[in-house]
Amino acid sequence: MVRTPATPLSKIQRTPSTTPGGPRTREEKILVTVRVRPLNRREQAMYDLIAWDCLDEHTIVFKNPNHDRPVNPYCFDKVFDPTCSTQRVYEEGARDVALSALTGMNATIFAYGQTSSGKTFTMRGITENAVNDIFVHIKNTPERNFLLKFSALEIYNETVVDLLNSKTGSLRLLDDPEKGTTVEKLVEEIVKDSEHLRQLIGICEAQRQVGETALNDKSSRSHQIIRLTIESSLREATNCVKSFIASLNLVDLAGSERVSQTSADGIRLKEGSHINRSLLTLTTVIRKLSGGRRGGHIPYRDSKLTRILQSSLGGNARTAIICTMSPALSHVEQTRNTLSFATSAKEVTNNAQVNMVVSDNRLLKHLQSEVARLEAELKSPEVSSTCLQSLLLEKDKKIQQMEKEIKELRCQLEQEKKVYGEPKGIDECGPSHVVRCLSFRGDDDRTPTKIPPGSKLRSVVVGRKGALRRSIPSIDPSIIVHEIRKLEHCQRQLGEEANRALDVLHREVASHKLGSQEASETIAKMLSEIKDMHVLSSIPQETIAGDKTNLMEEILRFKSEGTAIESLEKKLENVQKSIDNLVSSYPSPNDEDTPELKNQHKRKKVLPFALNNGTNMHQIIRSPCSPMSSSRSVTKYETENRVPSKVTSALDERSRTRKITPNCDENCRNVSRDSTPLSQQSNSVNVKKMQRMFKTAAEENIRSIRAYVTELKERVAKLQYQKQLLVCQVLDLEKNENGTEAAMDTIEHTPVSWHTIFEDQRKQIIMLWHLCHVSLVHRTQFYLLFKGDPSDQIYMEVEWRRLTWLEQHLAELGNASPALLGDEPASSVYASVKALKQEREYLAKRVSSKLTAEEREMLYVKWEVPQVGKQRRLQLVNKLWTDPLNMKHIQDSAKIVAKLVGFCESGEHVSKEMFQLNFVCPSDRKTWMGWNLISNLLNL
Ligand SMILES: Nc1ncnc2c1ncn2[C@@H]1O[C@H](COP(=O)(O)OP(=O)(O)OP(=O)(O)O)[C@@H](O)[C@H]1O
Repeated sequence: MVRTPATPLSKIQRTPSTTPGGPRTREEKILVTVRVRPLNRREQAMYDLIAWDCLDEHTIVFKNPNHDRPVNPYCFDKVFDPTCSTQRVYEEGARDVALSALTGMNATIFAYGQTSSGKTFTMRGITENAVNDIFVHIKNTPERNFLLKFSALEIYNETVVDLLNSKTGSLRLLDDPEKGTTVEKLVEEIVKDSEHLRQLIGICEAQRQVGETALNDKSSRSHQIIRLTIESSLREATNCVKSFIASLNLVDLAGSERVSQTSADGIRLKEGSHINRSLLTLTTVIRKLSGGRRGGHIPYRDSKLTRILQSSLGGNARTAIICTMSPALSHVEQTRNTLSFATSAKEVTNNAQVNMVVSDNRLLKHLQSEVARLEAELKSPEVSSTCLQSLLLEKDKKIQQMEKEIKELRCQLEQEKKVYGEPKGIDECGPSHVVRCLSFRGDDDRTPTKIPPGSKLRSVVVGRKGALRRSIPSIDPSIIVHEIRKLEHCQRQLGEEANRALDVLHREVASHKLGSQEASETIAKMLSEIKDMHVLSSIPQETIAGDKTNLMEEILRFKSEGTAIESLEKKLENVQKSIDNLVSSYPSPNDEDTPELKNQHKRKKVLPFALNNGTNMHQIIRSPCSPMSSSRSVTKYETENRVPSKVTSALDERSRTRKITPNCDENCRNVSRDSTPLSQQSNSVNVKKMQRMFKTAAEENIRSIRAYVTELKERVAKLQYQKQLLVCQVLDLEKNENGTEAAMDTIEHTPVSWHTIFEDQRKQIIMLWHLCHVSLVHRTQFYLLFKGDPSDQIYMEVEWRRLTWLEQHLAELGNASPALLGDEPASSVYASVKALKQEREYLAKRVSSKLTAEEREMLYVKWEVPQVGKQRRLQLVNKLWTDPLNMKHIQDSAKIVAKLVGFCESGEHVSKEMFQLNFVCPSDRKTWMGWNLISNLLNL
């Protein structure tokens, strides 16, 4: 039997919290081992000497030929001498980490070393052993269901290729705010059994780029990453709804040697430079992390390798690195580099967490189906009285069990509450619980709609009354209070973070006040906006106390804070506009640009505060959900991404001639003092070249600021959305409590088939989409995905609830007096209509590319688009989704939109999850319209 994964005690520095199932988080250093291979034939033939001594299981030392000079030994978690088997290397250097994936912790095993040092040899053995152990564990754990998914990629010449489907060519990396970096279109195979897994590994081996170098006949020229995603949950019988999900990455890096050492030329030379770019970045990342400067800028984004493996380097994963080396004297220089890398790596701390998915939906569905089953059985005429008795007993038992589960769930919430005390990224807190609240079925029918009485539409929407009444499990108000508090916490965090970032932005702007008249005016405006934001974003730390169940008070307080975050969002938009103005007010510094760069200039030009590139920028781009995020403070003199020193000095000279204001930070002043006088520079330095470099650095910074502002906006939108959903939920709850229980009871006893409910609910949703100007793509996706399956109930309910709220809100705005409303409401309704118009234009553009000429003509005829005339495509699209009462029209519209956006081909892969409102982006990015869509939808 496979041992439960454990880490050598010496490695565990802190285990902040524990749960009955074991530690939830694990802060520990990377496990670093060194494996020395025997001298190979080539080395033996050259009478090469063994240059290293393994003193003990942890220490290796260079055999000093010059005995009077002391040598420093290298110490690691384990040192494996040439006689050690791969089995032992696995057991002592990788097994515990690898098997963590079975208990929900991400794990990564790397092999690092120069070419021919034995990386592939070692990783093959590690993979084989890990696969064996994983299947033994699965076999010995019958109480859990396991789902294994396999994917593999190689990074060759900085190009990512799918090893299971190399036909797709170069794959793009995407940044997912929830999952980190993901690889677009990477094939993920579900593993059937161990044999299947071995086959898949075999396919990857065959696909991998191999070439001959001076040191290795079969040298791996690429970085290979095999990823095994393991999901496990307790079997249905136990009614448990907890699942673990984690990935095991098995990484065989390309050789770490310098290009010169492998006598590389031609293809190998090109490969070498790319391999080295990824490895150089890996080394830099490790070096920076080992310096304990996680708060500073870590250049993960500088190479594909480090982007993909970001979480394994100082993040949410347990990591083991096996450094392989040749003992030969001729490779001493490379071996020293390897050992130096290993020495840095062992100082890197990771913070792995158990990735546990608690699916309330599953629990709810399970409970609902159980209740339905028992009720159906009770109603059945064949049930005899004895049978009835036993059924009643069974039902009682079930009810008791359900109560127990609900209790457990609450306990878990309490625990999370405790953990929540520590600072977390916005994405980590909140969403799942919003889903939890929404998962309960509630009384929606009494939410007043604002459609004019007598309207044809009204009868459909209001007609829902009664038909959908279902049993309403009681909602514990304390859960909602808890949710509100969590959101408030997120809100405060966001405010604080914006404050910090703006502070830095402020200083940057202030330090470059001088410039053209126009620019200085823009800067002045921006400064005042930033100051405004300071005031706005300082959301007061209100005291949270009082009666836990006083929901209405909580929600009123919470709603009143809404204005602060709305203003924050508005201000963010202003800052972004100012950045754009500022950028366009600055002239391009040179005329030697490539056409591509010139085009870029047309859009964005040099930003003055980019002059002081460096010190503050990584503070600006730091955010709780970004990999750079950390609670540690930023070291004052960290200067990653710095402009090359020559450039800095030249630029500083420019700054100096502009009389740097006292606001310029210390670092900036230091650099200025060291710079060369301008007169000397123009003689000795290629000014145009410097300007070009300056421009590049400036544009980098503009991008950083833009990305940061955009990220903040996205997060504000998310928070708003969560808040709105919660408000809906609480209002519903309030109404329930205020008692129309009698009405409810009468309705509750009217059995209505799910099919009838579904049809009715769908009609209302379609009408609400129409009334609220909801995106056509969203309507189409939803319409095509939810066709009346019993499991669609929750999705339908949530969509209905959301739209009802939205429609009501829009109607309220429409009824309010213009004097009270100012510009706001007009712009929100207007924004939705405008977004829809833009979407129609976008879809019209796709008509030619997605439909054949024949199909187009048929549609023009069918949809009565005139034979001749302008913009026939737009005319066609403008007719889609316009008649909410005609189901044939709806079906045809959905079919056309699906074709235009291309999700009919992959329709089956569209995840229903994306409608679950749990903020997890679906893996199929093509069909996810993003937060902008949602915030457009809810642009209130
Ligand atoms: N510990 C070992 N014991 C015996 N032979 C080994 C050992 N390590 C490596 N070898 C042999 O050395 C040769 C080179 O090993 P391998 O291909 O694994 O190196 P590598 O580090 O992956 O090189 P590259 O970076 O060029 O791919 C192979 O023939 C392999 O069988």
